[in-house]
Amino acid sequence: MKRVNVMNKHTTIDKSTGEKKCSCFKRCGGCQLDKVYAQQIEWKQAKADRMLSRFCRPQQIITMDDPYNYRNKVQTVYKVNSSKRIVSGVYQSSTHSMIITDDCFLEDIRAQQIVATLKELMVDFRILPYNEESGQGLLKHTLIRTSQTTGEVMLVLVTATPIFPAKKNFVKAITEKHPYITTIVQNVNKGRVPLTLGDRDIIMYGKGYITDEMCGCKFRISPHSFYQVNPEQTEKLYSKAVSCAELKKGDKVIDAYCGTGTIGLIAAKSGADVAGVELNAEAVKDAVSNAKLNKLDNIRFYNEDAGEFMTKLAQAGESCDTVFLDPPRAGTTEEFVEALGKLRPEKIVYVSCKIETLERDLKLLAKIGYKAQLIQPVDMFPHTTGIENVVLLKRKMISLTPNRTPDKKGDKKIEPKGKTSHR
Ligand SMILES: C[S@@+](CC[C@H](N)C(=O)[O-])C[C@H]1O[C@@H](n2cnc3c(N)ncnc32)[C@H](O)[C@@H]1O
Repeated sequence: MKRVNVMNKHTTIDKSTGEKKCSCFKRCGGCQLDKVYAQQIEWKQAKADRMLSRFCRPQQIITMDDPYNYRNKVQTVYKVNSSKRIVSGVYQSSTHSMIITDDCFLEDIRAQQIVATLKELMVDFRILPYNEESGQGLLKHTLIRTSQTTGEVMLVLVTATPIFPAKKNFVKAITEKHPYITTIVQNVNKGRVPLTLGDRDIIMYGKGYITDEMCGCKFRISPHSFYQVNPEQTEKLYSKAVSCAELKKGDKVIDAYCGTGTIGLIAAKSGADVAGVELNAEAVKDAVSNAKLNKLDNIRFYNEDAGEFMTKLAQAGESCDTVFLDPPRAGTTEEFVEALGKLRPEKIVYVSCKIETLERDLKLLAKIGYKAQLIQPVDMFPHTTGIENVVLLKRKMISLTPNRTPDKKGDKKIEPKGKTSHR
């Protein structure tokens, strides 16, 4: 292996528009929109309007001021090239084929600086990138997570075996060069699937996690936790989600698909009584620590399937005022919606990262009597086709006897007809 660090630059500035252009576009698959940012926004707004207007007219999409280098989670793969130099890059979408690049314009700059140093240190410490075909080599990939608010940075070295040569000296060398690295974790992944993490973490330096601050709360992020990748836009998204619910002290709230508890913790700050439910046990551990970190004792977490959890609540005759749900791209399930129909919360706030599944689920929610009152698209992933949406839905009031006094708060009132929403 040669020690020369050759930088593979692919980002240029388009002279006619002044915006960044990447020569890896199409080959890489990380970006899908090769247009100037204003045109990307037009394209996304038109898609949101086309797909969601029948439920409620979407608001103007919330854009980013500087739509570059926003990714706080950077995964990098390495190999030895034909000139015996270590090169780094990303896997082409859905393949094991590597695109060599050092300056992806979506990634955090500090992460790119660390990767450049890592390639030099791999030569000095004789660490070979793992070769999938031969099964030889140590380093499978690196995962770097950064916080813009606290400045903390975590480096995760994903290795094929637990042995790491000259560990202490390696840590010393990389932290001297990048003092902003606050923790280093070795993750041992013996499996063959690339870009996944194994079960075993060995803390080499620091606490083994980083802390980020958002919407006035602190969040602990471990190597395995889900955390939104665009912090600037996440702050806008979650602020909108929680503020549109207009929570009151003592409201009973469910945060379904809660991850590390982000939305639920922001909701708990308003005094609501929150239950978070999440399938990933590691994320639940982080959520519990996050509640302690924020000194909130009006929130608890359940490590369960969200649909099963809701069904059990409905069967036990429980009730709640507001349900937040932020499911994965596949959207929610019929079981979840059926349980919602029985729990009958007054408000539902749906945070969606895939507009196609959101459209499908809004139809299901309409069938059980929920009408969208507000749809707020947010551009969480500039240069990709993804559109995040916050949707506030309210239960339609059912009138059995027109002049009857409502039995309980907000129940059985006449719903005004012919209402339209405006942007
Ligand atoms: C889009 S993320 C939202 C996470 C959270 N709101 C946050 O920002 O950290 C979706 C979450 O749903 C979880 N999940 C996936 N399937 C689930 C299920 N069936 N029941 C509960 N949680 C699930 C995932 O582990 C992931 O944490």
